[in-house]
Amino acid sequence: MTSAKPARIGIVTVSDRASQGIYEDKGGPAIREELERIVVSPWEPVARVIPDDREGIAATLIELADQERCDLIVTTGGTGPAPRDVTPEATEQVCEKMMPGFGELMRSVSLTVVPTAILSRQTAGIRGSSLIVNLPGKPSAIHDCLMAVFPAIPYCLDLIGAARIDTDPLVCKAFRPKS
Ligand SMILES: Nc1ncnc2c1ncn2[C@@H]1O[C@H](COP(=O)(O)OP(=O)(O)OP(=O)(O)O)[C@@H](O)[C@H]1O
Ligand SMILES: Nc1nc2c(c(=O)[nH]1)N[C@H]1C(S)=C(S)[C@@H](COP(=O)(O)O)O[C@H]1N2
Repeated sequence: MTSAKPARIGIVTVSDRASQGIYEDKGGPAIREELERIVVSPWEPVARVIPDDREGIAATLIELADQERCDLIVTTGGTGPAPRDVTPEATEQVCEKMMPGFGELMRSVSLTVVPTAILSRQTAGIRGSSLIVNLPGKPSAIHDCLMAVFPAIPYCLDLIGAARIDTDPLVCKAFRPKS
């Protein structure tokens, strides 16, 4: 029996200060830890820490989708209303198809935690066979948001021709409708 190729998951921290070393990046490692808890099938991370620059973010997303062949790309940071918060614009710029339900659900779940959740413009979209999902910059937002949307991610990856991923049902029960 041949074993399936491991899924590749891009982890992109978008932060002016983390990218300059002014503070330690806590967002990328938090995403990796969360994925290690949720995903039980083989996968490998492809991590980047970059500044809040629209063209740079777009170039990184394109590189991770097209060259690094990431099946899933999770970003953290740059989703708010400040002038340099442009991650959703860069995501939209590189995606062929937007998946607005992800942002709607993550905001709704985050609103039960913090009233400023509505300030996040986080979204998701498809480029080729990669799903890109934005999370807010606050490291504590990562658990709330990933747990909310992850049950739908494996089936979304199936539908776009990305690698199959399986989750630990005790942590996060993936839902695949019977065909
Ligand atoms: N990658 C990160 N690692 C650790 N803490 C972070 C990170 N990103 C954000 N934070 C924390 O969350 C707060 C809000 O995040 P936000 O993305 O709005 O940062 P920011 O003010 O735009 O600054 P920067 O882009 O330089 O991180 C930050 O002020 C910081 O305390
Ligand atoms: N779950 C969760 N969502 C959250 C937050 C949070 O602390 N937890 N912070 C909010 C705040 S204060 C802002 S400004 C926006 C955008 O954050 P970003 O620019 O760091 O992406 O995310 C919002 N969503």
